[in-house]
Amino acid sequence: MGSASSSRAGSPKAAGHGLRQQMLALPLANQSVAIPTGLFAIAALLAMGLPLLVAASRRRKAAPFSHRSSDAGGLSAAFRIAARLSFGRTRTRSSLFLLFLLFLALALANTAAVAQSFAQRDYMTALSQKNGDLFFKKLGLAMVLLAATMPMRSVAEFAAGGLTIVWRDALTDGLLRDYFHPKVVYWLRHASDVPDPDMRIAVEAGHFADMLVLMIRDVFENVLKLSGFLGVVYSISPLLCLVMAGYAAVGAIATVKFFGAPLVRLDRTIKSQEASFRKSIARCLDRAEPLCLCCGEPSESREARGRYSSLQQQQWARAFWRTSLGTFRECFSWAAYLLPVAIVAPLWLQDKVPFGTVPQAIMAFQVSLGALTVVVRKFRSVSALIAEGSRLEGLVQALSAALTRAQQPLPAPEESQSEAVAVDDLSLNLPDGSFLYRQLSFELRPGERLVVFGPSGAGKTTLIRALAGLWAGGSGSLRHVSPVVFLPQDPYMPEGSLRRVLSFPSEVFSDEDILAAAHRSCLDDVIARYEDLDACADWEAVLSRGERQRCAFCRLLLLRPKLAVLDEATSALDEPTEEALYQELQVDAPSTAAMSVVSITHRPSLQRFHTHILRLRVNETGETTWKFEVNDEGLP
Ligand SMILES: Nc1ncnc2c1ncn2[C@@H]1O[C@H](COP(=O)(O)OP(=O)(O)OP(=O)(O)O)[C@@H](O)[C@H]1O
Repeated sequence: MGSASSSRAGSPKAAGHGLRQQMLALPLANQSVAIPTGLFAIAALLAMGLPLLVAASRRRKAAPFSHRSSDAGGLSAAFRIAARLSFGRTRTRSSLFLLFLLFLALALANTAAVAQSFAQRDYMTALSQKNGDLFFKKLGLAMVLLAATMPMRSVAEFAAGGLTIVWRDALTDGLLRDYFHPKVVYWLRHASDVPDPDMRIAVEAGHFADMLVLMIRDVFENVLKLSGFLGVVYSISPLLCLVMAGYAAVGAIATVKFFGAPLVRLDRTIKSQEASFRKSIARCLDRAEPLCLCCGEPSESREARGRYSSLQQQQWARAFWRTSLGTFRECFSWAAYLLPVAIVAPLWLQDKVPFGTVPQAIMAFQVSLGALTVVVRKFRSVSALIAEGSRLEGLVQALSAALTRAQQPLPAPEESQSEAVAVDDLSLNLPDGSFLYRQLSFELRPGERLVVFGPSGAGKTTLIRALAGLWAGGSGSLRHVSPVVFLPQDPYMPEGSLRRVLSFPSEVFSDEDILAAAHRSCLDDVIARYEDLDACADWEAVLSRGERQRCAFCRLLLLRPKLAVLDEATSALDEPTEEALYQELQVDAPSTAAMSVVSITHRPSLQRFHTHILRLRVNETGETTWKFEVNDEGLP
């Protein structure tokens, strides 16, 4: 029962094992306290010295291990993320309630554990005095106290589980809100060094919440244990209390100083290398067809293996540091077996304390030391928590930078009431600062249609990006009417039903409208093949590029914007189909008659569908020049 009661308060095996060890060690302590203490010190020094020396030398050799500033950043990053999820606007109440419940349940359970330690002292003393009545009475009390802790433990378990869900929810909610803010994913993809936001949002946010709750629970529990048992240790022997505090401080400082920086750094590196390895595999699956057609598997396999082998090196380094930390921890825990008996047994031998005080001191010492050295025991979790916290904070910062760019593009397109498109003195820069083109100016009135011609790399798509607010470098002004629909060459295919694919992103159209627009977009063959609009498939994989382009065109006809911007949006279609679609944009559909159009194409046959032409040319210096003209031969 004694060992069982210890297990409630501290490590179950350690407590029971330690108690038995102490009982065996008593005669030795009786003879001389100095011998076992000295032996322990020598053994500990030998066992700890080797790994620590190697650790220190590795630390000197490998410069990247000294990451003081980034570790501090990591810890503060973890704190910032923790604060963000615990005190999010919507979940503060439930967080506080569950935290309170957790604390209360642990407090009651630990109070029962302290009371139980006194019952244990009494029944051990009764046992040594062969007082059967008292022994069974105190044993019964210990059992009742033990039973009382069980429901408290269950409540604590529930509160911790609930807290994990609530905090993960808060974190995921905030991240998703920023992630799906208009245009943010574009900047996250093009202007951030976060390669795996999906992984961080879908998996690591959950891990982080889980580990944080475990950590908080540990801290609560250890604070409570300490407040309960420190007094017990002090009441038995102030010297024992002093020795324990000094010993715990040495352990904590040694752990953080020697193992902290490298372990946190390695955890972080491994996380990001795992993401990069995963990406090299996932990318091949995403781009399976072009990869197989160019027989690129062996080359991509080498790339993936290369990434895996760097990951493996880091894992070996971490295994080394974890082994060193484990050895240190093991040596450190020996003291919990030896020190209390070395100090308290002489008191019993001198009849200064009853016999039951000896096992009580051992248990209280073990529990208090365990609480004081929570940092030493849980350092692996602490370092993983810091690593994940700093990765999440990296994502939060990248999202916030992407949000800023999305909200303040350069130049910023404005809404126009009178012109369909008005470009005035527009100069666009590439990221290296060089000019793509300068002082571009033109104007389109409602209903006018512009075609942009120019060689590859002249900046046609960049002009569209600037119109869409997806460019960050330039000057001048850009205005266009609203609503506007942009159709890229490779349109976005959402998951889900054919209905969703044909009307994305809107969800308001009736099936009749969708079928009519599909017919006008030359999609009768696709509709006939899938029979009804509820059909689901991996559209990216089962539709040809031309079919996907026609699906996007169907969305355009449904949405009927005032301005349509087509960037080689029909490039995969045969000329008759392409011309049929362009016809739909102007004459045959009364509802879209006033639609203005900006098209980019390499096909001169489309020129006749446009009223204006913008010709781009690249000069000898690599800069693009432009000419805007009226197309006299265009259809009215
Ligand atoms: N994010 C970027 N970073 C660096 N350079 C870029 C970026 N985006 C575009 N460029 C460069 O800007 C130039 C114009 O690109 P753009 O895509 O506008 O050409 P394009 O005229 O549409 O070509 P194509 O007809 O081949 O599609 C190219 O030289 C391209 O390499």
